[in-house]
Amino acid sequence: MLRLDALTKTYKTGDQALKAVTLAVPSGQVLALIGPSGAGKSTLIRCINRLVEPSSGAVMLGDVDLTKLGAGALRRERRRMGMIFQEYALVERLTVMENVLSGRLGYVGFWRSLTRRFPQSDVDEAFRLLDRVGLLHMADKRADELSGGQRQRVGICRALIQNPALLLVDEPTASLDPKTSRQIMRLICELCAERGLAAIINIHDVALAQMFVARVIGLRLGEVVFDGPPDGLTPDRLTEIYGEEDWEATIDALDEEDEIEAAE
Ligand SMILES: Nc1ncnc2c1ncn2[C@@H]1O[C@H](COP(=O)(O)OP(=O)(O)OP(=O)(O)O)[C@@H](O)[C@H]1O
Repeated sequence: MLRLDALTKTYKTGDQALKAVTLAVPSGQVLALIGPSGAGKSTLIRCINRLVEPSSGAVMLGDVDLTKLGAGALRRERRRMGMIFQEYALVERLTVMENVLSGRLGYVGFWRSLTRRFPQSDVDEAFRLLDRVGLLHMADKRADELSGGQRQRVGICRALIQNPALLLVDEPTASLDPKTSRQIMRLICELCAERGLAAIINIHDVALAQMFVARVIGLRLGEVVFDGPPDGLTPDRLTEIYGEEDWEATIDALDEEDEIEAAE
């Protein structure tokens, strides 16, 4: 459903963040994007929906090359891609419900969005989603009254109410404690499975990625250096992606995480 062909991004500063990345993501597949700081993970996610303009290459969403679209057509195609951010990107003074409904702004007309009058079907769907993520009782709370984990659940609902085919997820757990991080990753992966949604999750925590996804892409200096199942991430492969480090500790941590998982 998504195919990147020789996707390249060179910033004005001369930094080559992506070097001809070629990648296919089938419908419904959830993959984790790992790699050291500066590897190009955020750039890759943002080039897909053109929050960052690719320098060359193609981004095929189905049959449409997103890199070729003008502003109007791009806006329409972006509805098919929900984005979940590290810092949640909620409007603090709005309620949980209003934040979720803001995910529909790409669909409702300009005047309607200005007065925030959403169709009843959107409101019903927002309630359903909030119920699914365990936040129904918080619908009228202001976003700034929520914990980090609750905010991210609102961010997830806002992305899903767009009814996307693909989720682009940028460091969803970076600001969360380990237990909440696991809960959020589990929730994202469960929702993708329930809805047949594909997702690319940029995540710096290798153990967390390994726990929840079937495919991991390792980026290093803008190139894909690993593409395979999580159990293929041996210490040697991790060294290839991240450089020298004692990976046994991370792999042991994964075993411990499994035990915590079982206990939770
Ligand atoms: N706006 C920008 N202007 C210039 N260079 C940039 C810009 N954004 C990123 N870069 C450079 O592009 C490269 C890739 O950065 P990117 O943020 O995509 O990496 P990352 O893997 O997401 O890193 P992190 O895990 O630290 O967020 C880095 O060398 C970075 O310095």
